Amino acid sequence: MIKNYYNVIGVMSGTSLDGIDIAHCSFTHDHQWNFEILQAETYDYPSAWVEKLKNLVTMSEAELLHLDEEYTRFLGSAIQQFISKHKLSKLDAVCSHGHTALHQPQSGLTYQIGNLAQLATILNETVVCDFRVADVALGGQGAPLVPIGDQLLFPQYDFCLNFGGFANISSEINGRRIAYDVCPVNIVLNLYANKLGLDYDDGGKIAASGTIHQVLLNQLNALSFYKTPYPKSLGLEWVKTEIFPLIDSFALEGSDVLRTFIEHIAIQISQEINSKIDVSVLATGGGAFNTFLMACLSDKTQNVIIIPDKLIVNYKEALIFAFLGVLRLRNENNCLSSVTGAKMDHSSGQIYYP
Ligand SMILES: Nc1ncnc2c1ncn2[C@@H]1O[C@H](COP(=O)(O)OP(=O)(O)OP(=O)(O)O)[C@@H](O)[C@H]1O
Ligand SMILES: CC(=O)N[C@H]1[C@@H]2OC[C@@H](O2)[C@@H](O)[C@@H]1O[C@H](C)C(=O)O
Repeated sequence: MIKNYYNVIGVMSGTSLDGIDIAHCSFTHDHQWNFEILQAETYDYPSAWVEKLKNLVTMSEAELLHLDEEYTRFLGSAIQQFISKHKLSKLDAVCSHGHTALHQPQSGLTYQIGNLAQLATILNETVVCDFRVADVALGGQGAPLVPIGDQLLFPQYDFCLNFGGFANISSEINGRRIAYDVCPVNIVLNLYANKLGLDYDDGGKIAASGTIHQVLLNQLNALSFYKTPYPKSLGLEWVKTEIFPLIDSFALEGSDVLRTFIEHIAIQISQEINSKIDVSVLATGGGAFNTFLMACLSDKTQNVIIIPDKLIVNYKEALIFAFLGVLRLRNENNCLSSVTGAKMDHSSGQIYYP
């Protein structure tokens, strides 16, 4: 008989290199899926690891393989600490994304470090990992993978928005899940906050004190990416060529840059969510704590923006990788071809036993 209760750990390392998100989660399945995040923590990267992870793209294959082994041990020790601290037992699996080292789906390549079989031996637990490789082999983008979790764990929301380095959105159109990147968020806001000596603009307070520069705003909104139909995604390279030089050409005060960029984000996101009327919108990711950004967005829509419990804001991606692992254990589809463009929906991920 197929199980209907799962006790698992989800592990995610995102683009901002702030740390390893680990979430202990339970899932039950009757007519629909229910979840709970029981405990969650972020293990900050020591600065030496931040530097190593920043330089992955420039490494030779041999260096990368060596680092993969080192990172797998480092990840294993963080997960082990979490298991010991919370006295966890009887886990069905540890479901881990690893950290993206290379992602060139057009060339059939995606590589997440930390996904070696030895992780199962280190932890003495079943490990489910390497979730992106099969999708790329099937001609897909290997990303985003979170939308199946939006569909099955958060069905009450018409849109799921995540405000990380970039904002991405997922929703259902005619019974098919679609998802794509909307615009840059913290990757830009943080850089201009850094120039003012801050890690980030807490609550958007500095932005709130600035003035919108209308010409810059118009030029940001006119960028061709915004007219491109989905599926589409954004990367750091695009920000470096299209956004930073444009903003810098105006030589504005930092507060005015932040104010103008917040307006730009609010306009781009509101255009997406206003395609449906009187619906609910889930907002997660660190940018959901930017209260000024959330207020500017609310001003431009009749739809209700819901910021959930902090655990969900911070750990939704770790939760969903835990869930992808559960679906893999059940041999059920966890990658949606409507989102990634793969030849078919499929059940992705390697399972390693201790
Ligand atoms: N109180 C706050 N006020 C404003 N911004 C905040 C606040 N708290 C967090 N942030 C922003 O959220 C960022 C972290 O977001 P998050 O952890 O979702 O990123 P990430 O998971 O690395 O992104 P991605 O999903 O793109 O991989 C911080 O760098 C900061 O810009
Ligand atoms: C290749 C890769 O690691 N992509 C990440 C990255 O970080 C954010 C965005 O780019 C998203 O496409 C994806 O992660 C999320 C969790 C996803 O797959 O849904």
